[in-house]
Order: sequence, then structure tokens, then C-alpha cells
Amino acid sequence: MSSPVLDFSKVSVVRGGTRILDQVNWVVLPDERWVILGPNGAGKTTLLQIAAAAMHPTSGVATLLGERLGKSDVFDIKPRIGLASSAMAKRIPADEVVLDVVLTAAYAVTGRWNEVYEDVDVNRARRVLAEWKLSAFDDRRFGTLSDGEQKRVQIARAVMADPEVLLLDEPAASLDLGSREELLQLLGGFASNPKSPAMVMVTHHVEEIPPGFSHVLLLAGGAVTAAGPIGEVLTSENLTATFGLPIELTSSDGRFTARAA
Ligand SMILES: Nc1ncnc2c1ncn2[C@@H]1O[C@H](COP(=O)(O)OP(=O)(O)OP(=O)(O)O)[C@@H](O)[C@H]1O
Repeated sequence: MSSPVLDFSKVSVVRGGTRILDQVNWVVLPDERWVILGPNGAGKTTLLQIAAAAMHPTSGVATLLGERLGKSDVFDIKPRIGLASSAMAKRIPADEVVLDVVLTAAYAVTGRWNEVYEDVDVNRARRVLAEWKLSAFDDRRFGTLSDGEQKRVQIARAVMADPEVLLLDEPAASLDLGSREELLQLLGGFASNPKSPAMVMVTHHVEEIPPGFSHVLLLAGGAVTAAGPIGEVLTSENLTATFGLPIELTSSDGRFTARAA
């Protein structure tokens, strides 16, 4: 068995006297694609922050890519992790050209400064932009793109550095139906490629789970209500327990729909 990319053991986070994460145990292997699902305030973003080495647990042990958080230098771990989130997007200058937004990821900075880019990096950035259907936008300024295009640029930027794990915080939030479906198709294609890194995606909606995702972690009140292969764990019963109201789940062709029962 290959080594885990993420290994959480009894991870808890306490902030201002509130227990935000409660004894979370979670293991992610390189070929797995996880969805983290749960209601507002469940602790999903906090869990992702730890997975991104952006926050340390109050107690418990988080091991990222074989490095124990708190014992290893986060500056060694962070470049190996790709993170796309709206918080990250806010740090991208609105007047930055899309090609540079992606290119700067190779140098772990936001905003072009004095770096001299190698042809090999420029070629890779163009390839990644094409992969995320962004070739037509490479000379556009980031701030002029639609929400859907900006989300794809964020992901392309995270993929550019060739991460060993790709973390996506609500990539489909605020997208219209067409943009959402376009993004889910791209994410599904990426997830199905065996060469892609491990993936973890936070979402509020089962409708936003791309086809090809393999596992789900359900979180409520900071605690895991269920975790494991999607086929076993994503059930009406587990969603009912997680969201605290009767929910009926239906699935078709690898996609899911949920509504109050
Ligand atoms: N510094 C803090 N002090 C106290 N409470 C905090 C702090 N940071 C976060 N919280 C609380 O922790 C809980 C979990 O937050 P988190 O953002 O991880 O949840 P989430 O599942 O991502 O929520 P959402 O779906 O609404 O984005 C929330 O109730 C939040 O108010």
C-alpha cells in the first residue's frame, strides 16, 4: 500500500473556547479523490486549512506528505500542496494577466515581480491553461474574468506547481448552472486521470460532487459522522445524520441529488 498523503489522528482544533474540530481521524491515499461535505460551520474549511499546512491542530497529530505538522518546516511542505480557495484568490492582483497568475505559482508568489521565467515554465503554464479550457484568456487581466473563469484560473494555478495533493475549497460556489457543469466536467476528467494527485474538495452540495470522486468525509459540529468510499458512505441515512433533517439522496451516472424527505 502506498503511503498516505494526509494522515490525521485525533485532530482537534479549539478557538476562543469553541471546539471547531473534534478528534478527527482521516487518511487520504495518493489515488483517492475525497469530498468533504457538511453544513455551515461544520469545520470543513478548518480541516482543509490543516491539510494545507496553514493551521496547526490544538491537539492530535496531522501528518502531511509524510511530514508531521509542528515537527517539520511548513516551508518545505507547502510547495508540495496545491490549494484553490476564495481566500487565495483574493490575494491575486486584479490587474495580473492570467498567464502570469498561473506562471507565478511555479515560484510560489502572487503578483509578478522580478522573476525571470524559463521557457519550460511558460510552456507548462500554457499547457495547464489549455487543460482547464483557459487558452483564450491567457492575456486577459484576472479581474476581468467571470466567476467561473476565475475559479478555473485558481485551480490551474494550484495545478501548475505539480502538487502531490490538490485541495479545493468550494470550487463550484457561486457559479451558474452552465459554469458549474463545465467545471465539474473538468474536475471529473482530472480526477479520473491516474497521473493526477490526490484530491480533496470541500462542498455544501452533493450536486457539486464531480464524477470520478471516490471517497467522502461527512462532518457535523467538528466531528466526523461518516467517512469512506462514496458508494458506501454517501447515503440518505448518513446525510440525514449530518445535516440534522430527513434527506433523500438519489444518484445517476456518478452524480448525486439530495432533497428534504
Ligand atoms: N477564531 C475562531 N474563534 C472562534 N470560532 C471560530 C474561529 N474560527 C472559526 N470558528 C468557528 O468554527 C466553526 C467552523 O468554521 P469553518 O469555517 O471551518 O466551517 P465550515 O464548515 O467551512 O463552514 P462554512 O460551510 O460556513 O464555510 C464555525 O462555527 C466558525 O464560526
